[in-house]
Amino acid sequence: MIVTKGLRKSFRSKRRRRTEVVEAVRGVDLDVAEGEIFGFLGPNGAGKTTTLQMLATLVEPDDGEATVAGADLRKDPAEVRQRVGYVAQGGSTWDESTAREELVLHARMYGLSKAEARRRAADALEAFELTEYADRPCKTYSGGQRRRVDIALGIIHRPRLVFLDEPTTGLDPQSRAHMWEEIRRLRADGMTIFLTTHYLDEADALCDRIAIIDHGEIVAGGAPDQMKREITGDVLVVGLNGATPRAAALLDGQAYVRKLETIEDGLRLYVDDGATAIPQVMRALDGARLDLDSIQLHRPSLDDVFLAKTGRSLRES
Ligand SMILES: Nc1ncnc2c1ncn2[C@@H]1O[C@H](COP(=O)(O)OP(=O)(O)OP(=O)(O)O)[C@@H](O)[C@H]1O
Repeated sequence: MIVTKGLRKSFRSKRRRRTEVVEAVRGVDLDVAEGEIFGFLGPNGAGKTTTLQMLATLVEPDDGEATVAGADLRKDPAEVRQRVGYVAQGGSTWDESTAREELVLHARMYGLSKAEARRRAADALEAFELTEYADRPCKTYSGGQRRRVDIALGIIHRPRLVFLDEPTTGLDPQSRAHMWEEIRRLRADGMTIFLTTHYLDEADALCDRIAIIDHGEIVAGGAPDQMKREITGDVLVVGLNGATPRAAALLDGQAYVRKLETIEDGLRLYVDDGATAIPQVMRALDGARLDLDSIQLHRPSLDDVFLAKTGRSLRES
């Protein structure tokens, strides 16, 4: 559904009379299959929105190629635009008009007759469980209702592919869960969904496959479970009472520690087998009279994948 090769975009911005060049996207290769929920995960400023906007024809790439929904992005952006839906980060709902009015207007913009536009709007309101509020001004909606209107607007022309830029940012847990259900329903209806997120749990729970982007480059990609399995072994999080540097020096040399990271109040150790490493860690610390506060065994998470690929935690970046 989406294939890109070497997609690039730089921005020039003026700062204190000097022109700075920001390489927002530095050669992105993607392959998104039809019917999947594909997640684009990365920290703030990683290049997610810029990539999305290029694929949705809103920003012109400097270099690279892409086929989006069967059309050539560089040669035929107008055709791509017809075939895709795009829902921006902040959303677009107007305060005074109602959801029904907005939906009818959008459908009319895509060339539908008045009667057909009304039918589509009613269907969309029903599908997104918005009928109850449909004739109230958008300014009276909750955050979750607004986001659902935004998505209903973005797909009113029934595209095969929709881009959602951070669809759940700012929503409370209940509205997020509701939005996940809506996104799954769209996929069940045959749509391909490409979304950006910086929530690890969202990428993990919702997406069939993900790509992790950092500083404009893809650093890892695949199915979340498979990516976590690639980080073989276990993760031990060791809480230390102020003895972190000494414990780090001690444990770094141990054969069973594959990798070691310093975290707040302790260490994160990558080991082959947590069950056998725990007593060894305890013995080593005890022998050096270092105070152990806590020790926890974790299965690798997507954050560990990010950490292994970039040396930083996505939670902290
Ligand atoms: N129009 C622009 N002019 C100058 N720099 C820009 C412009 N748009 C984006 N950038 C820069 O490009 C980089 C990538 O930005 P982008 O918005 O794509 O990141 P993002 O991953 O979507 O971040 P976020 O999660 O915060 O939305 C950032 O350093 C950003 O400041």
